[in-house]
Parts: sequence; C-alpha cells; structure tokens
Amino acid sequence: MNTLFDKIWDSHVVQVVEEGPTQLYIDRLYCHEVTSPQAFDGLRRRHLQVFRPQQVFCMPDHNIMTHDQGSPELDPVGRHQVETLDKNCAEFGLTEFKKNTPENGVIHVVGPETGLSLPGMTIVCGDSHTSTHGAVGAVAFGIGTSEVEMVLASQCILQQKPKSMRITINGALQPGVTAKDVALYLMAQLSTSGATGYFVEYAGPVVENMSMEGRLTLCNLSIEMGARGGFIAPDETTFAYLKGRKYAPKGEAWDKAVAQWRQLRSGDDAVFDCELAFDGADIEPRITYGTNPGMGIAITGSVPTLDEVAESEQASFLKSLRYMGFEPGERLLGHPIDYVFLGACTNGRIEDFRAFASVVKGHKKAPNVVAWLVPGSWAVLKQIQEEGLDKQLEAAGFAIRQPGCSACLAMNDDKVPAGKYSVSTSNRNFEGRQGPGARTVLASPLVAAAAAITGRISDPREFLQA
Ligand SMILES: CC(C)[C@H](C(=O)O)[C@@H](O)C(=O)O
Ligand code: SF4
Repeated sequence: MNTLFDKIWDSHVVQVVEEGPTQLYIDRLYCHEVTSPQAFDGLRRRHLQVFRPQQVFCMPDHNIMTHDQGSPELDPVGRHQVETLDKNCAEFGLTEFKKNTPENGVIHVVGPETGLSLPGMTIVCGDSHTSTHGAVGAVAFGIGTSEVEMVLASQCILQQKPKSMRITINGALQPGVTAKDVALYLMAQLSTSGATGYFVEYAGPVVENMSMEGRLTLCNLSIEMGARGGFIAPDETTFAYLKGRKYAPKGEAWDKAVAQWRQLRSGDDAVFDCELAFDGADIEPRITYGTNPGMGIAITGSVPTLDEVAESEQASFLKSLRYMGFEPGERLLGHPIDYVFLGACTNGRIEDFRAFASVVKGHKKAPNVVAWLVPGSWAVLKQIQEEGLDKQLEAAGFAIRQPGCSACLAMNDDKVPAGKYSVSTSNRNFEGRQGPGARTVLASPLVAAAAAITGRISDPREFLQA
C-alpha cells in the first residue's frame, strides 16, 4: 500500500466491478501497424468512432524497411500493414507519424522523446514492450488487439490490478556495465517468469544515477521477466529529459506539472507484495547463451554445465544449446560471430550510439561482420548526425540505416541467415527471432561494438578509453 503504482492506478480508476476487473482510464494509446488492423475493423463493424482521438498516436515501425523508405515495402504483407495503418488513421482522424517523416520511429523510442509519455500517465499499446514508457514514471503496459479496440472506443480498459514488486539496486555500476547488463542480470536472477503477475518499481542508487536512456532500457526489459510492466519514480533526471520536448507542457503549465510530478513517489511506509535487492557491484557486462533472455551469463563466465541446471529444465536447456551451437560449460569469450545489430526499442537511443562509437574509436569494423546500426527514430538519427557519430562510424567501416524495428524481429528485410551468430542489442533471443535459424546473443551496445570490431564475442572493458 501507498506505493507509487497504487497512486497512479487509483487516480485512474473509473469503477471497480465487484469481484471483477477494474475499469481504468487511459491517458495515451499508441498504435502500430501489426496489432491494430483488427481493432479498427472491429470499430467499423460496430459503427463506432474513436472516443478521444487526441489521445491516440499511431506510427508504423515493425514492417518498415531500414533503407529506401520513400519506396513501398518489398514484402507484400508488410506493405499491406503499413498502408492499412495509413488508411485507418485517415478514416478515424488519428495523428499518425508516417514512415520516412521526422517524428517516426519505434513507438517506444518516439513516445518518451517527443514528450508524449509523461509522469503519472496510464499508457497502453498493442505491444509487450510498452513497459519502456514506465521509465518516465508512467504506468505503461502492453495490451492485446481486442483491448486496443476497447481503448479506441472508450479510452478505458478492463484490468485486474497486478501485485507490486520493488527491485532495489544498491551501490554503483562498474565501468563498462550498462543498464542493459542490469536488465540481463535481473532476468538471469529472476528467470523469465520471476516477476509474473507483478508491476515492478525499480529503485535504489544505481537506478537514481541512471540516465533517462538507461532507465528506458531497463524498463523495456521488464516484460522479459514476466512483469506486467516496470517503472521508475520521476525525478530531476526525468524532468530535465522531458523539458522542452514537443508534447510536454510548456511555461506555467510545465511548472505546475513538475510540482505535481514531484509528489509521484512511493511513501516511506509503502508496502510491496514482494521486495528484492541487488548490489550493482556484482554485475558484469553480460551476454545470453540460450533462447530466452533469462539464459544469460557474465561475459567472462561459462555456459552452465548440465548438473547446474534443474532436472526439469535440462531437456529445454539442451535443446536451446543445440539451436545455438554451444556446449554446456563452454566459455563464449572469443567465439566468432557474423552479425551485429545495434538498435531496437531496447538500445536504439542516442546514448547507445555514443556508447557503441566510444568502443569503436580507433578501430575498424571486422571485415567478416555484417553490422546493422539502426537508430530507434529519425530524431535519434538527426542527433547522431549533429554529433558527427555517423562520420566517425562510417570512417570505421560502418553504415547507419534508417529507423525502424529492423533486425529485432524478422518482420522486414533485415534478417540474419540461418546458423549465423548475431550479437544483438535487442531484447529477445527466441528461436527464429532474427530470422529462421538465426542465433542471437543479447548484449549491451558496448559488447556489440567490441564484437563488431573483433568479429568475436569480446569484453568491451578492453576497449574502454581512459
Ligand atoms: C509485434 C508485437 C506484437 C510484438 C510485441 O508485442 O512485443 C513485437 O513488438 C515484439 O517485440 O515481439
Ligand atoms: S524494436 Fe523490437 S521489441 Fe521493440 S517494438 Fe520493435 S519489434 Fe518489438
């Protein structure tokens, strides 16, 4: 009780159905092209309008190509979904950030960076990684397509209130350890179902000292621990990040909003259904070795041996290793790789490009590596160019692509071929996620950069500039 989650949730309750779900008011609905078509079809079938069109923002991101965005998608299914979103937005009078325009990008990158996602809000989208927006101090979670229809029609949703969990990360992170490593560490500790049924508040000195980009990465991966969502109480870092953003309040309205947002924290006497604490000093740069994001190790570590795995999980563990082409007990440092992907709503922000470039500095891309460097949005791309990171990376043999979900999931042209190893800054390493038969090793932008210049799984700490 008296948690920040309770405060935001309770202030959005329209009514509680006796022994049933809560009707919750939604401040923002985001829609992309993959999970919205049937929702719009449903509205048409029922002759309904969108109830609060000014609170709905749409953009294509999954299917769009990361090259030649002026042309239609080469893949007919993708092209159809992108065109259908355009038509639906026009028909229902919704704001759309169309592909190949300055406000487009991956929704979970665009929402916070435009100031559409603000502290204290309830935010939903037909996409599991909606948890990302929790980094600004919002209650944000993914919903299904029938729920998208419900929110379009009523700006409300029916939900069971989740349980609350607080994860405190004490101490400080060592050099070369990023928010991504924190998330991969938490997933390995909790497993991919460890937070099922909970909404997580991240707290403690490590989180307080994290940049907004880092917080967005951490909250992004909440869903991969099974959590309904994850969020961080807004503070000066949040306010500094949001100030002046296009859709954030301005002038007097800004001052008033910040005064209100300062109240958004869990009480000192807050009681959580579950409390966990970790020490930031225990976290090393990490990689995954298996086919779910919880199957991870420190980069200097080894794949578990069979006797380290619970008997009930041994069969799936071995299946996973067979897919990945790794052996139990194997050290992965030095293992050759073929592809590197920097991007996604996990690590497609400016700080991620700065981190990647900092490792690359003074080196060249390994000739055998195919590297896809994909900004999460056009705004990120613009900043990359303004900072000259594009020139720096191009001189080292890299090319920057146009924004989109890209190789995060094989729904567009950027697919990793079967059997090839990809070090990827995205959030999922499931079988076939980056292409049929593709082998994904999840990691931070620093680890991805070290792999890109050596052609192997490498410890980025060896390349950190003093
Ligand atoms: C396509 C969409 C439904 C999906 C999600 O919900 O997460 C995708 O974004 C993903 O990352 O797997
Ligand atoms: S970047 Fe990846 S994880 Fe994020 S929304 Fe797109 S497909 Fe999903």
